Formats: sequence, structure tokens, C-alpha cells
Amino acid sequence: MQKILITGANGLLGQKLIEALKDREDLSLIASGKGDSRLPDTWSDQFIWESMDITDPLAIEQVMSNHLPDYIIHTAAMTQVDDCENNKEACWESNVTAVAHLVKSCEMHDVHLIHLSTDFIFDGENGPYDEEAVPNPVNYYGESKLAAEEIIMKSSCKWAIVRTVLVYGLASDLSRSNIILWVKDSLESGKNINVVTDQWRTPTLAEDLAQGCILIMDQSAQGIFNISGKDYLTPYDMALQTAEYFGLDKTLISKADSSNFSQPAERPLNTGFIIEKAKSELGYSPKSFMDGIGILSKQLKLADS
Ligand SMILES: NC(=O)C1=CN([C@@H]2O[C@H](COP(=O)(O)OP(=O)(O)OC[C@H]3O[C@@H](n4cnc5c(N)ncnc54)[C@H](OP(=O)(O)O)[C@@H]3O)[C@@H](O)[C@H]2O)C=CC1
Ligand SMILES: Cc1cn([C@H]2C[C@H](O)[C@@H](COP(=O)(O)OP(=O)(O)O[C@H]3O[C@@H](C)C(=O)[C@@H](O)[C@H]3O)O2)c(=O)[nH]c1=O
Repeated sequence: MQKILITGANGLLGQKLIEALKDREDLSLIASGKGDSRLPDTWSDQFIWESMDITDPLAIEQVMSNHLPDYIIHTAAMTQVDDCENNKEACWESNVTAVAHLVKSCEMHDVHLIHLSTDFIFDGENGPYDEEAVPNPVNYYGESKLAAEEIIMKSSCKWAIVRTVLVYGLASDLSRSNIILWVKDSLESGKNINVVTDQWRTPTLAEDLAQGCILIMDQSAQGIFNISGKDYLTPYDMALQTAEYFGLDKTLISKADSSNFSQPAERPLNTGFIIEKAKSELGYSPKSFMDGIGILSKQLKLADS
């Protein structure tokens, strides 16, 4: 029986991974997060919960040596890009130093590390990017995620780096929102929103990302894999499609561009990924953005019922 340890299990991807893996009888699942589990109570007998702060090397070593997992899927990170810009020390500790601790433990216990990374390692000058593109981050979050990749690539453990883009989906009690929920909530409350037309992304349904990670695990794949959605869209297009799907007032959505819409951390303009490697080597097959909204909409109806 293979043992899988998931970090950041209370997060969006973490919850989708647990949901997708919890019924598998060939696996034993260890979910971990900062503090207590916020996963649905109905799942609680399908995994072991470990409270593990990834910035605490002793906690990591204790969990790793107790369970001796075959794979660790490392989703935990400081993901609020503007917070990373404003609190660089905390960002480095969570996104880089913690990865160094995990790598050391993976080397010691012969664990295959599957690590989550981002399109924000690129400058957005010439996206969409393939796995060979040269990184050049424009914000501190991107710098931290790139530094983590470099530590992993130099390590002697088995590793896969999963790069992804603008993840959206529904899960319980999240500490971070995402584009569809943000647009839907804003329009439903009659709020005007300014949405950029000069950034391009391949937005990723959280369930697709979880499937990509699982394909990598099941095939013991190593190396870098781009795992994102397949549609190349601006956030403005995404907002319009969200409004259209939910029958909301599109006139509340105004066009903005990066020169008149400023956030504390600069965002790269054109990122997005070429996903041919994941399709041909792993059999990865993501949904369209419209199908993704449909899936999320069904989940919202279920959650409300
Ligand atoms: N979301 C996106 O658009 C993208 C995400 N990624 C990467 O994918 C990964 C998963 O992202 P996603 O699930 O969306 O992010 P979330 O923010 O939803 O989840 C991250 C999880 O990490 C946990 N966490 C943060 N710090 C610690 C810590 N010190 N110890 C233990 N757990 C911690 C958070 O805990 P808590 O819930 O308690 O705050 C949260 O549950 C991340 O590595 C991110 O960098 C890459 C590209 C795009
Ligand atoms: C809040 C806001 C965002 N946007 C745009 C900018 C951006 O491209 C998109 C999403 O903005 P956010 O600030 O919510 O998300 P952002 O922090 O840009 O999302 C990033 O998160 C990290 C974790 C990643 O790794 C990246 O892949 C990326 O998806 O929407 C607007 O146009 N208007 C707005 O008012």
C-alpha cells in the first residue's frame, strides 16, 4: 500500500486532492495543515490528519519519520501574492526555507516530492510558456517560488515540479478567494468591478490540477510539468464568461489595464502554459473554462441545498 502525505490540505488544491484520493483502496492518505483540519467531517475516517506547520523542521521530521510516505504532494505555501510583497520574510520562510526542510527530509527518507509551482516565475513578456522557458520573476512571490524550484532541482531525491496558473474552484473555508467566486460575489451584490484586459492566463480548474498531480504520482513521473487549463483568456474575458454563465449584470464589469489598475505586487502580463508535455506523457486532459464554471456552479448548488 502506497502512502501519500499532502501538505496544505485545508487549501483549495489540498481539499481537491483529498477528495479525489480518499476512496482509493490502494493508498493510505495522510493530510496535513497548519492547525486543525477544516476538511468536511464526512471524510474524516478516510485519512489521518497531522497538524504540521511547514516552517517547523521538527514537525516535518516527526511526521515524515512516523509515516514514512512514498510520495509527498507539497501544496502548502504563502499564496497571497500581495502579502508576499509586503511581508517578504514570512514569504521566504514559507515558500523557500520550508521547501529546503522538506527536501532534506525527502532525501533522508527516500520520498518522491511532488511540488507545486507557478506561472509567476516568468516575466510575462512572451507567454504562453513551455517547460523549457527561462524564468524571470517580476514579484517577490514569483522569486520565492523560483528559489524553491532551484533547491528541488539540486536535490538528490526523486522530484516532480508541477507548475500551474490562476487556479479556481470551490472548497470549504478557504483563506483565499479565486476569480470566479470573486466576480460572482461582486456582481451578485451589485458591485462595479474593474478587470484587466492586458493580462493573459490559462486558468486552471482545481479538480484538473488535482488530477494532474495524481497522474504524476501514479506514474512516478519526474521532472517539470505544466498543468493548467487549455483556454488562453484575459481576466476580463473570464469575468464576462462568469457573468454570462450565471446570468449576472455584465455592465458592472469595466475594462482596466495594468497601468490604471495597480496591486502592491506587479503581475506578469502574458503567462499561461503550453500543456502538450502533460497531455502526451501523462494523459492529462483539462476541461474548458466554460465547463469548469459549469462544474463549480453544480458544486455551489449542492452546497446550498
Ligand atoms: N491558487 C493559484 O492561483 C495558484 C497556486 N499555485 C500554487 O499551488 C499551490 C496550492 O495553491 P492553492 O491550494 O490554490 O492555495 P491555498 O492558499 O488555497 O492553499 C495553501 C494552503 O497552504 C497552507 N499553509 C500556508 N502556510 C502554511 C504553513 N506554514 N504550514 C502549513 N500549511 C500552510 C494554507 O493554510 P490555511 O488555509 O490555514 O491558511 C492553505 O491551506 C501553492 O503552492 C501555490 O503556490 C500556483 C499557481 C496558481
Ligand atoms: C482583484 C482583481 C484582480 N484582477 C485580475 C488580476 C489577475 O490577473 C486576476 C486574479 O487576481 P488575484 O489578485 O485574485 O490573483 P493573483 O494573485 O494575480 O493570482 C495568482 O495567484 C498566485 C498564487 C499564482 O501562483 C498565480 O498563478 C496567480 O494566479 O484578476 C482584476 O482585473 N481586477 C481586480 O480587482
